[in-house]
Amino acid sequence: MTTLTLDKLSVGTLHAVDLSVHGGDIVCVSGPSGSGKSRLLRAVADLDPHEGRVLLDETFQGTVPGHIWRQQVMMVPADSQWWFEDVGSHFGSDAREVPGALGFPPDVMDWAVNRLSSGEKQRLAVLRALVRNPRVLLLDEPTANLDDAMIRQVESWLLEEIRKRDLPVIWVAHDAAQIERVADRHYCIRGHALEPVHGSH
Ligand SMILES: Nc1ncnc2c1ncn2[C@@H]1O[C@H](COP(=O)(O)OP(=O)(O)OP(=O)(O)O)[C@@H](O)[C@H]1O
Repeated sequence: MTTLTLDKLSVGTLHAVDLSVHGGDIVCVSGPSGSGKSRLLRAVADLDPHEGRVLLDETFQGTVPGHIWRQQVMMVPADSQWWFEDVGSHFGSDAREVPGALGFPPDVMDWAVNRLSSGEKQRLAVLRALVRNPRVLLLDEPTANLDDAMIRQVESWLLEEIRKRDLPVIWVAHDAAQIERVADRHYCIRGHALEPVHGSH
């Protein structure tokens, strides 16, 4: 089982975050806009300068080249990036099967990226991250652009994948009801600290 460990991690105004996330565990992080949720994920993915240590089992982030680290510690940002013209080119040839829960017709891999709505992009970005078989998943508001029915559908699919793959997950979320549904533990950014939310563990 993989464990992600944050040891006195400081980034931006957030100070000395200690956190361990075991395989299959979902830690939700909430907090006011601008409090540093995305920056925290970016630091864990080695995309933002920070102090303190991040470990994947016994391996320190600092000992692994950034791009190799990010293949294992996969972040799905709120605003996903797409660089080829068609959807399918972003997926390997053996990973073109799209789960029904994501609500796409079978020809979605042939679609042009520039026709995708923000919600479609977001669902495909999560799928793209998972088919790369990461060891950790960092999700930045993965259902923010979806309607209620689709939120529930994507959530159940994600929960199943996370449990099946035994992935440690940090999931940035705003919606209290969603946090209640998906989180094993819930932390909130208050000022400079990441604090456990009472009753969540
Ligand atoms: N590279 C950077 N250098 C300096 N400040 C930054 C940098 N990146 C982000 N910030 C600032 O850090 C603060 C936290 O940004 P962040 O994107 O983490 O917020 P957030 O909690 O995810 O907010 P939201 O819920 O609005 O997405 C913001 O004030 C932002 O302007």
